[in-house]
Amino acid sequence: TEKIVLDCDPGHDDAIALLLAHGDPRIELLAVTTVVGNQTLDKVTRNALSVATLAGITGVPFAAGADRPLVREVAVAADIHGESGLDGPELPAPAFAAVDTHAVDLIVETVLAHEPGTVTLVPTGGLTNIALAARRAPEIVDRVKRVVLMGGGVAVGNRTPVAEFNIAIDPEAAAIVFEAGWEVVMVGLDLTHQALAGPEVRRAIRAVGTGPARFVDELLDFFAATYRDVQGFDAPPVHDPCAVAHVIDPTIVRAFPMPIVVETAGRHTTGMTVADRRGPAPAGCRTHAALELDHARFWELVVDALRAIGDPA
Ligand SMILES: Nc1ccc([C@@H]2N[C@H](CO)[C@@H](O)[C@H]2O)cc1
Ligand SMILES: [Ca+2]
Repeated sequence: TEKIVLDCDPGHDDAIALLLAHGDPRIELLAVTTVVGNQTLDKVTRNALSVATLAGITGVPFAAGADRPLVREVAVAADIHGESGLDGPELPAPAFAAVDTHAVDLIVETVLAHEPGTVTLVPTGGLTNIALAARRAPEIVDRVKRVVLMGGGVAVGNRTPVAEFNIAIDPEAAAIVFEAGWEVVMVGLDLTHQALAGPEVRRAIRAVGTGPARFVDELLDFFAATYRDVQGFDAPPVHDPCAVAHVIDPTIVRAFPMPIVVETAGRHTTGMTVADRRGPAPAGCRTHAALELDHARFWELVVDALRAIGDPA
């Protein structure tokens, strides 16, 4: 199994990423950490605990992290995720609290507690916690197996014409993460805009017939409405589980090596992940970008995970 730490800002698609990580037998969820992004830290943390409660996730530490970016001011995405950050379904009161440890310390402790090269960091929000962890304990950079993040894009943006939200809200943190030296797989919008939850997908999810499946269906009802109204999509792109899917099976989310750097000072381009596709990647290139999604097999992963979760008491 692949041991992961999920660093997230639930967020409708973060919630589905958490359920996929919990339900798929090939993933061992070592810890879940939260970061400001789609909503404020207290809201995304409560949302993560609510999802864990309804999914029956036990024995996994949840820790809250940064409540603001390294340098810039907080910017949330209430237009897409609503005031709660997880608008749509009714959320159960969390059955357990986050641990007292700060997310950055939990990330470091978790990486140092496992054999070198065995823990994958899976950020699906802004990269503030991951950057702080690399600064707090530089020794984790060589110890982490890889960082598989949802964020950025090769030729597409959503926060701006060229910048994706997770990168754009904390470009300085993203620059630290992309330049640290560990292997980075960027699962960006080029990939995640293929992960559309259309009518067939919605039908397959509803057919699972459990509480968590109904929860996901209600999440997607809300997410579909805001994505249609705000971004003009016929079906919502479910971004974050694509990063988890790459860890499960890299033939479902195919990545390709290419140099990638983060713009932090461009008048029109701040937050852009600048990918160099001019020629073959240099030998030993540590950055990769996901470009190809096997849509059918991806959604099979999600439906199978929901089926495996069943109806926790
Ligand atoms: N408009 C919009 C803003 C933020 C997000 C969140 N940021 C990433 C996609 O940009 C995902 O992690 C998702 O949770 C999605 C849509
Ligand atoms: Ca997210």
